[in-house]
Amino acid sequence: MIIGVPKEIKNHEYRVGLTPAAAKEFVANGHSVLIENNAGAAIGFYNEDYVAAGATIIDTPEEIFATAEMIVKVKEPQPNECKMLREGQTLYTYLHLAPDPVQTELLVKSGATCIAYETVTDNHGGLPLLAPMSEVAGRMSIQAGAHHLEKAQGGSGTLLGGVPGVAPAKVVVVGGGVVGTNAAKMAVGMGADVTILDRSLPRLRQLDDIFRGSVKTVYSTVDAIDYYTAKADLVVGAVLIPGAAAPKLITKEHIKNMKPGSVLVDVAIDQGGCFETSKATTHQDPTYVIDDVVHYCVANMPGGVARTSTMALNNATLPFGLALANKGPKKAMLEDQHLLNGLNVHKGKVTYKAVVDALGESLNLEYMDAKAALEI
Ligand SMILES: NC(=O)C1=CN([C@@H]2O[C@H](COP(=O)(O)OP(=O)(O)OC[C@H]3O[C@@H](n4cnc5c(N)ncnc54)[C@H](O)[C@@H]3O)[C@@H](O)[C@H]2O)C=CC1
Ligand SMILES: CC(=O)C(=O)O
Ligand SMILES: [Mg+2]
Repeated sequence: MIIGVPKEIKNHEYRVGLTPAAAKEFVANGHSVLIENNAGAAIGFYNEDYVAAGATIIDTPEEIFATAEMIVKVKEPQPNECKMLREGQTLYTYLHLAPDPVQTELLVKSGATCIAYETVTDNHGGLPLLAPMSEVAGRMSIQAGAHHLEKAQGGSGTLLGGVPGVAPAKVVVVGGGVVGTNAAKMAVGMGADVTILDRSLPRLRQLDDIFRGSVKTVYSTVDAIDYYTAKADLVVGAVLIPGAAAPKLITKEHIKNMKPGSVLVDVAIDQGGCFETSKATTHQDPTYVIDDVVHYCVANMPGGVARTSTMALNNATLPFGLALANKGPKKAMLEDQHLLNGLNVHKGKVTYKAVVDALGESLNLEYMDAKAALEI
């Protein structure tokens, strides 16, 4: 199979779909790998590293999209990339379609087979291709939050860990999954006073065991959100309903009741965000202020530590990517329900129910079961 890796074009996005090591695995399995000129150069993966791995350097994204049978990316395709996709071609990347009608419509129009990293599943009820980036974003959320609590960044001037004689900052993490756990680890490490809210009692039990008393766990209700957000210095939004638009758990009223100079980091922004006041921001201009509350809503946080993130992402995407290339997409998905769960769009049909639930009416989409769609 011919695998194509275009350079990422989102704002300050320096990750790349394949590392040289991953490219070498595809080549070792008998595939051709095309890498766009300098696709990984910003993070120390140079053209010569890819050439040494057996890949070919290609000058333009147009040539890559025209030639490759499978496009491997990191972020969702931008409109000009969507327009280069075609039927019979596979796209393997993050998509986050539920909050993105423009992209959904363009992918449906393209006819391409579009597999979303974030909806591939595993045997333990997890999302193995989302998890590495959730680990990164969760850890970064506390760095970002601590930074924006500084006075010069618009924050209240509060040090996360406090000092002897001064109480630490209160960090509230809404959603105790992968992002939430990694955020809590960093916040605890910095000495903050950490509370995790989740609506899954089994998950709260696990967190209680992991943190052994160093965080408080609270069952997530409207009342709990009212109480904890009003007291917080930093709130991290980390909820997820897989593939669906994030629930708006923190409302405009909550924001009004928060302390001036407190900070919100909405990691769930890639699924539309879990604060009512959230709108996606970029690494270049990451924050804005509403009612004296600093909002950080960067939709590609791991792009900020692109070298670590690219390696972590490739560790997870490589086995499924090789299966797609070695068996062909249809056979690979039919033989692996977890990979099939990643299929969101195929030959103009939307095959992921939560996307149709979010956008079906406005875009006039019909849901088709993934297995049935693969037969058309
Ligand atoms: N902005 C960025 O750069 C990145 C964003 N993300 C996003 O972060 C979000 C979280 O991802 P993960 O931690 O991997 O998901 P996860 O599935 O591991 O955890 C989500 C948690 O939210 C909880 N939850 C669901 N509804 C809730 C509610 N109403 N109240 C309280 N808790 C609730 C679930 O029980 C679960 O424990 C996702 O939207 C993901 O796409 C992930 C990586 C990077
Ligand atoms: C998961 C995601 O949106 C990211 O890594 O950018
Ligand atoms: Mg206020």
